[in-house]
Amino acid sequence: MSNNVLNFQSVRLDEDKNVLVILDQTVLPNSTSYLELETVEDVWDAIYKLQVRGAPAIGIAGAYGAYLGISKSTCENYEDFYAEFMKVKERIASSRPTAVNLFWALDRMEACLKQNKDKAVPEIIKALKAEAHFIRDEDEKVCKAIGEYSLSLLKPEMGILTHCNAGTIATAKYGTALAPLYLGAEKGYNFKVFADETRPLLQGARLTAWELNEAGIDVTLICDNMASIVMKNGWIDAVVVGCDRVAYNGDTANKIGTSGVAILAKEYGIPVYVHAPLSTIDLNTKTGKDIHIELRPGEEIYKTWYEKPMAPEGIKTYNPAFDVTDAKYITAIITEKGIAYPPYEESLPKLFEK
Ligand SMILES: CSC[C@H]1O[C@H](OP(=O)(O)O)[C@H](O)[C@@H]1O
Repeated sequence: MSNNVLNFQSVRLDEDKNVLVILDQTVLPNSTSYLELETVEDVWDAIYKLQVRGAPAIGIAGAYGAYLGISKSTCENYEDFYAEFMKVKERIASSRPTAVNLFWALDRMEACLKQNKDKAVPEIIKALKAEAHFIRDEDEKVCKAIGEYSLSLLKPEMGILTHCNAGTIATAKYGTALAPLYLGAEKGYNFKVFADETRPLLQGARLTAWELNEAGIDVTLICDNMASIVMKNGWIDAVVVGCDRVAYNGDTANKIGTSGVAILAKEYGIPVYVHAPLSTIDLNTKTGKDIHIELRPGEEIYKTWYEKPMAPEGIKTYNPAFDVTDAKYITAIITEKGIAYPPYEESLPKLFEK
């Protein structure tokens, strides 16, 4: 395995320029280019356009964006500074609604601000930058731990199906669902991975197939409607996916199409493993019915990737970015604190007590 793909940093703060540098995920795999984000609006746009994407990476970008938004503040008292911060937080929080990591990270930044309320504003700004760095560095450790727990469930020659991209570029490093594949490859495991292309934005084709190919991991790209045949052929031993929000009862929002893959896997007796940092588990959301599913422009379905529209101009569309996989279709939820099994209402809260 060549680990150069693990060296791609999807989000990092350039402290000299005081800008957020992101790997532009909308131009992969055809080019590797980086964008420098200076303002809150730059960060908002980059998250909305999925130039930076993936629940953990969105959270990290949100944290750094909140820092950038107040880093040049001229406020001289806490009350004014807090009010300025809250405007920045509210704006960044409006970029995408489903991945709970964005709100989790912004809440962490607000908590940091409050913990430092007795300091002078310049000192509070320094504390906020440090908190954003901590969130990023913590995510790398979290993803590696998820990979190690997940690898304990997999065997060296397994056939694996994955959907969307929960890879290293969707996080600080390693990814969530792809973390066991990278750690396994380092140990000489010979996984045979089938990557769903994941319409309409093709995160599977453009990002997962690119990541695994770069890493020298055996990957086969398939259309989303081929998941059943590869399972029926007996080529799949496990499904590994990421998540954007896990509810208290284990219902999980992930990229559109995940619930169909999970239902198919149940039919073929194949385990489905959701890979979830605790930062993506939202115990305040009771069930999947309570998860806000982002709706995106219909042009992504029939225009984005084509020279000419592939449907009548102005055709009615429905383009949910995520769907919810009911807990009954999820074999286990793998976190950095361990593996949760049903009933998730009991097992998930225990992980937060560790
Ligand atoms: C570890 S990434 C988790 C999750 O985020 C992706 O959504 P998007 O590409 O819209 O940001 C996808 O659902 C991944 O599974």
